[in-house]
Amino acid sequence: MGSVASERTVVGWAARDASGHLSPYTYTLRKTGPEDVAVKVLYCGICHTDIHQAKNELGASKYPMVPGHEVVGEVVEVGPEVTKYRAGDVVSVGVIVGCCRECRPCKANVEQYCNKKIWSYNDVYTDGRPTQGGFSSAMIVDQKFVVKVPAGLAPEQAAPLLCAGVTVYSPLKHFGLMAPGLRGGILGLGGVGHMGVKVAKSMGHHVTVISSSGKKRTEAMEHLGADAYLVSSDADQMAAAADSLDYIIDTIPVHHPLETYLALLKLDGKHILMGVIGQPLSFVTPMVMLGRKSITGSFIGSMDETEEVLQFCVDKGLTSQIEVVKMDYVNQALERLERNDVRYRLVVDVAGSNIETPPDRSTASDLA
Ligand SMILES: NC(=O)C1=CN([C@@H]2O[C@H](COP(=O)(O)OP(=O)(O)OC[C@H]3O[C@@H](n4cnc5c(N)ncnc54)[C@H](OP(=O)(O)O)[C@@H]3O)[C@@H](O)[C@H]2O)C=CC1
Ligand SMILES: O=C/C=C/c1ccc(O)c(O)c1
Ligand SMILES: [Zn+2]
Ligand SMILES: [Zn+2]
Repeated sequence: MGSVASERTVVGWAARDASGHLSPYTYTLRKTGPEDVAVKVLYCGICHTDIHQAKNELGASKYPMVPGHEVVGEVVEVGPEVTKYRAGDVVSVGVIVGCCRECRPCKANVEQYCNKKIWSYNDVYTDGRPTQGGFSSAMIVDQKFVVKVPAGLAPEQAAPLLCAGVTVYSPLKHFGLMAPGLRGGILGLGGVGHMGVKVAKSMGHHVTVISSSGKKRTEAMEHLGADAYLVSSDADQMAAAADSLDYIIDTIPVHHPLETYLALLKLDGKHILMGVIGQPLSFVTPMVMLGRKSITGSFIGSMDETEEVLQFCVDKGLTSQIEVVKMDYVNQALERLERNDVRYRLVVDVAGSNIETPPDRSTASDLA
């Protein structure tokens, strides 16, 4: 790593096209600005959004693209106006790295809803450079978008909280769904869903997992602590659970009918959409009118909520269920995530993967 005065050459793993295949990519980072924090990446979680983006499923992907937005790293340098961080601190970075600071969402400290927010990758920074994410040896990030990892939280454990964790914490807080005794449904037991079970259980909720198969039943009930488990294709199970839930956190990443699930909600129940789905979802209006139900959505969480969820996990002794892999496994990892073969979050050990060391070309299979 260089000094404040110099640009840094780093290595990331980038997608080059909509195949989504990642391979080593060398690029430069901006100089550490007055309010910037230079972070050596230690770990980065793999979110389903990384697949949506790398494979251009949202239709706006730019290449080369270094994905990764559940980033935990070590501060190696700070700009002269940075007061909250210093070299050696373990910090984290999530989905956004910039906002306008002037609009209503920014003034209300919900900067994730700023129309001028800057995504941590597949976006353009204020200096005109492409932003690149956490599957990289280092990132330079404005201090506003850096959160300290509290003592008591292992860095690899913190990674899934930067997206999956705060994504479930934020709507539960915003919609007044933190009270003990509530009955919640977690639809889709993946990275976001398993954090949903854990966070909701820590709030004292009765939690029902609604899954596409029975394969995760034992783990959900015995290890994650869910209270009930429904297989969504089992009409009898679903009918028996009608009118029983205060909310559903819907994490399914593909098109799906809503009516099956709306029937599970009680009066005033909320169906909270999380999945990024490019096709219109449909439902008939009586499904929401008869029961005054709401269909809503939520996008990650604010910087304040990110700080809160990290501390919440320390206070509650809450851990994520992760599988740590090296960077040369990232393509297999993405394939496994796509075919629903992950229990429940893959985290790349970036610092332990020596990605700045050129691999032996005679044996490396991932050099495109
Ligand atoms: N709104 C936001 O701010 C955020 C949105 N996201 C989005 O949320 C979604 C989930 O992300 P993540 O948890 O990382 O993804 P995962 O792939 O880890 O989990 C998704 C889960 O949905 C279920 N599922 C997958 N495919 C299907 C299918 N074809 N039909 C029905 N169910 C399916 C599976 O659960 P099961 O086996 O139980 O059926 C799977 O484990 C993605 O679209 C992602 O982009 C992610 C983070 C933040
Ligand atoms: O994983 C985090 C990002 C989620 C996301 C939500 C909505 C949207 O349009 C995206 O492009 C990403
Ligand atoms: Zn994510
Ligand atoms: Zn703004």
